[in-house]
Amino acid sequence: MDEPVLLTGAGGRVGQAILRHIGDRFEWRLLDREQLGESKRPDSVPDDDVFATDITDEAGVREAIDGVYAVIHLAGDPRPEAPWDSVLRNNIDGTHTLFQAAVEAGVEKFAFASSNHAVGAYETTDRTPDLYRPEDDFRLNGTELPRPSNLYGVSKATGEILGRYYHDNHDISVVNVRIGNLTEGHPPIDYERGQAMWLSYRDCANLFERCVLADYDYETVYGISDNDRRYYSIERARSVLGYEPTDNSAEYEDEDESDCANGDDD
Ligand SMILES: NC(=O)C1=CN([C@@H]2O[C@H](COP(=O)(O)OP(=O)(O)OC[C@H]3O[C@@H](n4cnc5c(N)ncnc54)[C@H](O)[C@@H]3O)[C@@H](O)[C@H]2O)C=CC1
Ligand SMILES: O=C1O[C@H](COP(=O)(O)O)[C@@H](O)[C@H](O)[C@H]1O
Repeated sequence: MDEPVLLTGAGGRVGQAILRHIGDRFEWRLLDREQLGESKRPDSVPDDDVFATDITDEAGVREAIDGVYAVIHLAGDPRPEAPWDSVLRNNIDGTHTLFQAAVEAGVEKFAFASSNHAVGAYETTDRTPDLYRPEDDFRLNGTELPRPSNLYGVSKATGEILGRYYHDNHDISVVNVRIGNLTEGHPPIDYERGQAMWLSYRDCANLFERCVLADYDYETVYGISDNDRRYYSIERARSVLGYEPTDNSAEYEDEDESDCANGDDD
């Protein structure tokens, strides 16, 4: 695979986790509406491959995506409490613009950053907090229908459905990664839900690397580390994508906050 990979939202948390760990694996095109300073991009990426572009700018997106093999689409409003006007513009319209430009440019693979909030309403009061504990065997596996917990989750479920449409009608390979809780260095502290859906930086990078390299049609997988606490299955990510997580939030449970600060996942 010699053609570049387009990473949208490259300057954000997920984008930086990817670039920090697999910045040397691909030839990148980096897109973000904010300017990407030198510290936020691998040395190997020249200025010409960095695009300060809004994903709702059709012409700008077309320029960035020309000749690209795969897209990792992260750009958007990540706030669970984001208002409708923002998710409509940044997450739904922006994702539509990316998909449309991708099929017009002949892109082969599209990894979409979906979210736990697309299925947050499965966490009913009768299931929680047991759901977040290692002994509980309830699992979501990606075949269930979305049950969004907020309008942000609605926008992520909509992005997944846009992918279904573009896969079925234009034959582009699409994987929705329902990302859990990306936290650097250690799992969230005093937050069982976050520990159950922790995704370490290096596991995040491995998962999205596999999204570029693996062969698939239309898939929905969960993006969490190999946590003992979990209510998301990662079997599909392992079997279809070849995801090999390294981290487990349980390994940090006896550590105090200062030990966590020394965690080696960075
Ligand atoms: N961080 C997490 O734990 C999770 C993140 N996600 C998803 O992953 C993606 C990335 O999230 P984070 O890196 O945490 O967010 P972030 O806010 O750190 O990064 C998002 C990046 O996208 C850019 N961006 C936003 N709107 C844009 C637009 N209209 N055009 C161009 N660039 C735009 C921002 O400038 C920013 O650099 C989001 O789609 C989010 O919904 C999903 C689940 C969990
Ligand atoms: O989709 C997202 O989910 C994570 C985890 O959700 P939370 O409600 O447990 O914090 C969130 O941190 C992130 O900002 C968001 O994009």
